[in-house]
Amino acid sequence: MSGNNTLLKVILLGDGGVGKSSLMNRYVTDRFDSQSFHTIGVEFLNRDIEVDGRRVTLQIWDTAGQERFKSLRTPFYRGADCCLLTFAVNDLQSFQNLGCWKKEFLYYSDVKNQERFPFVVLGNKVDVEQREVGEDEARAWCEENSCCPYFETSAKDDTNVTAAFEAAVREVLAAEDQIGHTLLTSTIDLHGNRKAPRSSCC
Ligand SMILES: Nc1nc2c(ncn2[C@@H]2O[C@H](COP(=O)(O)OP(=O)(O)OP(=O)(O)O)[C@@H](O)[C@H]2O)c(=O)[nH]1
Repeated sequence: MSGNNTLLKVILLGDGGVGKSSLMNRYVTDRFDSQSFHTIGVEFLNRDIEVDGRRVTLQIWDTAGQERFKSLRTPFYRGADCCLLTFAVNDLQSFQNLGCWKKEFLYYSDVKNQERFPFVVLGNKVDVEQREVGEDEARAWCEENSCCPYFETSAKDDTNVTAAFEAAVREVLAAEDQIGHTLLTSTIDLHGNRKAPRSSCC
């Protein structure tokens, strides 16, 4: 697939070690590395997909979750079309930090319509036996914080990984259909033309 694909930028945020790099690598390369190293700054990978008849190049940005890399990751929030807030179901602290990640994203991004911006929440590592966060608790947080849909994923077992990224695409396309590019996204085509002007809100 190439040519007239719509380019969508999605960004993975969440505490260090929750599995952001592993989710991206599982989705794009179908591999899992049990010895994955911490990300320094940001990395991105592209994958061309077709969702509901729309051809999309999904550009997935994986950020460093460790606090010491904050200044390296935040410049890359601008232009994101969707934010995937990620925690690990065996790490309560990573779940409790979701609100901070949402705030950090909205502060450093150039999102115009903060009420309607699409967030997807991923509770990763559902393959582990010892959970610290229940599914109902996670779903309740998502409802209260307007961050839906919620997916329980495992990068290790490839559970719900494709479903989660495709849901992110659907959320962006649905939001754009409802309120239009100019109010929400930075969507550009692959010939390099930005379809909507953006301005900073921070
Ligand atoms: N059991 C299990 N382990 C996982 C899963 N996803 C990632 N891991 C492991 O968790 C550790 C951290 O994974 P990463 O993908 O590097 O985490 P990250 O969120 O990118 O971390 P930072 O780069 O520090 O922000 C690695 O040892 C992975 O192998 C999963 O779904 N299940």
